[in-house]
Amino acid sequence: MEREANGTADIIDGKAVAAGVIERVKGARNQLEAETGVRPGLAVVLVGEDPASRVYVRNKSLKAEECGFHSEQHSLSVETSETDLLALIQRLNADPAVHGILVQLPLPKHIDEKKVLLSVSPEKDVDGFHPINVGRLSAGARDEALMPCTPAGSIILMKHALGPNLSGLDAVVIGRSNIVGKPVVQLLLQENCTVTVAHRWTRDLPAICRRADILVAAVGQAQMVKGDWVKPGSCVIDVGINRIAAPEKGEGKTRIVGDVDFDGAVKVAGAITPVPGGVGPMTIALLMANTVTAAARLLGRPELAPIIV
Ligand SMILES: Nc1nc2c(c(=O)[nH]1)N[C@@H](CN(C=O)c1ccc(C(=O)N[C@@H](CCC(=O)O)C(=O)O)cc1)CN2
Repeated sequence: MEREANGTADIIDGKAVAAGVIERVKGARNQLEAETGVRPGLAVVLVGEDPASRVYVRNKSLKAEECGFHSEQHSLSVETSETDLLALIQRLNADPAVHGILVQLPLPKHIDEKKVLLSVSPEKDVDGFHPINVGRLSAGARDEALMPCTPAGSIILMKHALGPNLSGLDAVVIGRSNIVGKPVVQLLLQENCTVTVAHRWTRDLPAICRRADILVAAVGQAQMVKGDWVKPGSCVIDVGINRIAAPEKGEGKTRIVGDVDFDGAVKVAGAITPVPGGVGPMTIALLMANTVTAAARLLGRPELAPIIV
């Protein structure tokens, strides 16, 4: 790592990088339609009324429309049975107008999440959560895998800050979830980083974090990573989205913060993602990229699919 700490990190603008990804997606979509006559199609499935999930799903559908995709939103009641949800997914798997299927998480407790994720056709699994895509990613089969959106978006932001070659850098990932931590580890390994995975049982976490040229916080605990855990000049990617009380905005008001104490870390890091406006916008942009990739592959034109990570 050659960067030096100079007292204020570069703030990585996730919205701007995501906008660049969307422009590339639109270009690929135009080419795909010109050559095959088919528009990519995305089906987003929401079960229940979780307010945050409703916002995410709406934003995904709006972005799909902006990209010129065929866009379907299936909003099901919280009482929907697992059988009915699986039947809908089977219909979407068989629908030639749908190239990408996404089931918004979390699902209500009475539905078996693993069973549902397993039922999505791996070729339409634009979340990259199906075990077949997890296996393809682990095996480095990038041409066949659909990569999970938040991890892929995080790697793009790192390269934006550090340049395209991450080889040899020490990366520490805090968190080992199937959705973020583990796939980020796989992607960092493919970038030739030396990767340490930290979790709730890890001893002396601050000391381990201080070794990191790239520090990824994906642990779901508001502002847990303090400024003195950060190696001077390093790149900090904050995947956390935590809602906390914000009495300064008025009684009962809340605001969103990441897993990193931004005000402390920004003084030490070389580059850092903010929350909001960092990794979050990349999640939706990469979903659009996966949809056009899935469509191109299903239409037998994989060369038109941009693998952008
Ligand atoms: N099927 C999936 N479910 C969930 C995923 C996922 O990738 N696939 N990830 C999260 C939620 N999520 C997308 O679904 C998501 C979260 C946050 C953002 C985002 O842009 N956040 C903004 C802040 C938003 C706010 O103010 O509330 C930001 O960070 O700037 C996009 C998508 C769980 N479920």
